[in-house]
Amino acid sequence: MTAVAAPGHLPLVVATVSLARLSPRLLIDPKDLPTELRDGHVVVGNFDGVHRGHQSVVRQAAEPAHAAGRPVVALTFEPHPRTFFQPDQPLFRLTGRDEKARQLARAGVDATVVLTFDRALATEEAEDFVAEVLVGRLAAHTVVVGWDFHFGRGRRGSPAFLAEAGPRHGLYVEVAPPYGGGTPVSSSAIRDHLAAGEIQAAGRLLGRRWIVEGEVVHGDKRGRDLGFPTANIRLAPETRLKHGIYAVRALVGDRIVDGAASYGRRPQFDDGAPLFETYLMDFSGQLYGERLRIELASFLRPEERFESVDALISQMARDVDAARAVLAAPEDPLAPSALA
Ligand SMILES: Cc1cc2nc3c(=O)[nH]c(=O)nc-3n(C[C@H](O)[C@H](O)[C@H](O)COP(=O)(O)O)c2cc1C
Ligand SMILES: Nc1ncnc2c1ncn2[C@@H]1O[C@H](COP(=O)(O)OP(=O)(O)O)[C@@H](O)[C@H]1O
Repeated sequence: MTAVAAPGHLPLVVATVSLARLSPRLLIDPKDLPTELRDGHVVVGNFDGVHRGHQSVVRQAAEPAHAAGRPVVALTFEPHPRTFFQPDQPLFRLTGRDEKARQLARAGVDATVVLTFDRALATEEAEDFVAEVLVGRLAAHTVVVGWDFHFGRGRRGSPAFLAEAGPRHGLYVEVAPPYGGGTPVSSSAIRDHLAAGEIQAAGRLLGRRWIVEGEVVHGDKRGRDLGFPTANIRLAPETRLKHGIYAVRALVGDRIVDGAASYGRRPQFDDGAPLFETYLMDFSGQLYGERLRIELASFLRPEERFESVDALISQMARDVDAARAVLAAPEDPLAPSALA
């Protein structure tokens, strides 16, 4: 993270997320924007998942912006406002902050601005948000929101409010219509698909395969004895991914490696805390401490307790074959790889 002093202003914190390939520009709580991001088209939303509905909002902003030579900036909030308002209700996030910024960049934004969602922001009047944030800090030319996005104290900043208030502040406003026909694509529908192990259905709504991310941690060192070492990642406890075995693809450094993964509590051994464990095919190397991004291609089977460890090992070999076959098949064109 670097602090850039803009003349006459507080330092602007610019975090460049370390990524294998995509390096989205991410600005956290900036006081204002660097010149090249001002006078842009700003898309505002929570964007959890950056699904096809979100992508269509970004497109609606990006096409005219880039045609006019203006930047596209996504404005989003962390933590998710729902977590701020309902801290006791776990929220299964589809994308963490950094993955959200990466996927927004893939969808066409030039930079993502993250504002910390705290009491001050939650209680700010919608009118003040327009004046202070959209006009003041972001110097927006145009603001684009989805049809159902609300902001400001008491959620009074509806799309209709913005369409009325924006021009009074010198802003053009566009409201993107629902995407996805009769049932608009929604983050909650995607969460439900993942909870049911319906990986391809989730991928079709996301417009890409769902990706998990995390640092490789130590496990019980049992995998190597089974003949299948697994790189273990702890997912957020709110994650509602169905427990079971998956065909996956991982980004390891700058290589894409096929794998078979298990998400669950290892009923064969310890029924411990859920872990996402990936056996990488035709790979050897030390991965502890590395950050992996892993996309899920298909659910293979539920996790089980077998009559013997040998029976589990035979099944794992069959799982790896099944994963190879799934990954060799042509990709679903509606849910392509988004790792690179
Ligand atoms: C393809 C695959 C299938 C697995 N299937 C099961 C299973 O059915 N039941 C189970 O208890 N654990 C299953 N596991 C998890 C293994 O038990 C776990 O990876 C092993 O205990 C190694 O743990 P460690 O990483 O802590 O050493 C599976 C793992 C993989 C990679
Ligand atoms: N093909 C592979 N797939 C996954 N991890 C591998 C592979 N080859 C080597 N490793 C390394 O081995 C570790 C996993 O070995 P394992 O015995 O399962 O230990 P742990 O219980 O700590 O996960 C991984 O974290 C990684 O550093």
